[in-house]
Amino acid sequence: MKKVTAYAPASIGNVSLGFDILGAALAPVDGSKTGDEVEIETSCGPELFDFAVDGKFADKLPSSHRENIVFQCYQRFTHALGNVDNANIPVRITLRKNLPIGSGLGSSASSIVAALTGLNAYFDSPFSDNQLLQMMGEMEGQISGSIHYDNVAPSFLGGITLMTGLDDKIAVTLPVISDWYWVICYSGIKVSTAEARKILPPSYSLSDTLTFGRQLAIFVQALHAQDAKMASAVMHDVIAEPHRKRLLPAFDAVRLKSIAAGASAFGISGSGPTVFAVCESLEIAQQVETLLTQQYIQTDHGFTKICKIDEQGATING
Ligand SMILES: Nc1ncnc2c1ncn2[C@@H]1O[C@H](COP(=O)(O)OP(=O)(O)O)[C@@H](O)[C@H]1O
Ligand SMILES: N[C@@H](CCOP(=O)(O)O)C(=O)O
Repeated sequence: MKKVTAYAPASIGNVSLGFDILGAALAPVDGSKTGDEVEIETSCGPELFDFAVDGKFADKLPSSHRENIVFQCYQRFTHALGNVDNANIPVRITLRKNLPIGSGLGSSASSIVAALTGLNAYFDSPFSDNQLLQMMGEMEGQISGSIHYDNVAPSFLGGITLMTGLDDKIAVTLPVISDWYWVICYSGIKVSTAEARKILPPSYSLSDTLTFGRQLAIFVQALHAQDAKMASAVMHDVIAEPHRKRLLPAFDAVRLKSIAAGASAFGISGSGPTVFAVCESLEIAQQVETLLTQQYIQTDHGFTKICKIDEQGATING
């Protein structure tokens, strides 16, 4: 009997200065798992397709399995295999939902990446990484209302990824500043990515456009030069944060306090409510962790974690 388990890490979309085109995968320093897991095994029950969910946030998922993005990934994958009616593929799929939904940590992307990576491994790798990534982007677009790769690409490939806009090489991986700690804090409330996209303006001023291009170019150069100061100095969001921060109670206050505590940069992770702080030492990261835990978390579901960049991306066991 065949069985594979795929893990796909949580991610920070946008990373403040790269709306929709820059993302970073996360690995908590305490060794805990921040991402979803998908287990695929040969089905021995009466059904040809069997689906189950468990994990901390399983009860927050749509009650109908057909609405679960993992089920939709299975349909998309088998369609791509050319087996439209799924007739010959008896599998049992279990989603372990470890990430909160609507958290800004790439929750849907983590499920999508774990599902498609697991399916590809289970069916002996019929698709290339780039083909899989294209499918992942499509599935993410189905859920959030528009195709964006800034969660699926880092979760799949690992590291900090930049989207190219090219079909034959969707994403490239950038160098990381390995000394940086990334403190993430999920406040515990839900922000729908689709809704948070709808509140953005349809166009931007010339000045914001120039700032966006300059910051992104300098950030990439600074990562290649391993210039941590220059990289963190340009991490300002002129696209989403000015419009989305009103959805996040206490955002401005905790940003000011985190910077005062020594954080080099601070921003919204994806569409929020999770925020992130870049810190140059573990000591600063621990101070920021404490203040965010005390002043940003709003419900029992909230949490804070000190992370490094996950350079591995999605992994397969079994
Ligand atoms: N496996 C899944 N993981 C996360 N969300 C899912 C999943 N399957 C379906 N959904 C639905 O997709 C939407 C995801 O919302 P979204 O705001 O994009 O979350 P996130 O920003 O955390 O990825 C929700 O409506 C959720 O119910
Ligand atoms: N670029 C997207 C990222 C959304 O990330 P999520 O983790 O909130 O799904 C956006 O900003 O809309």
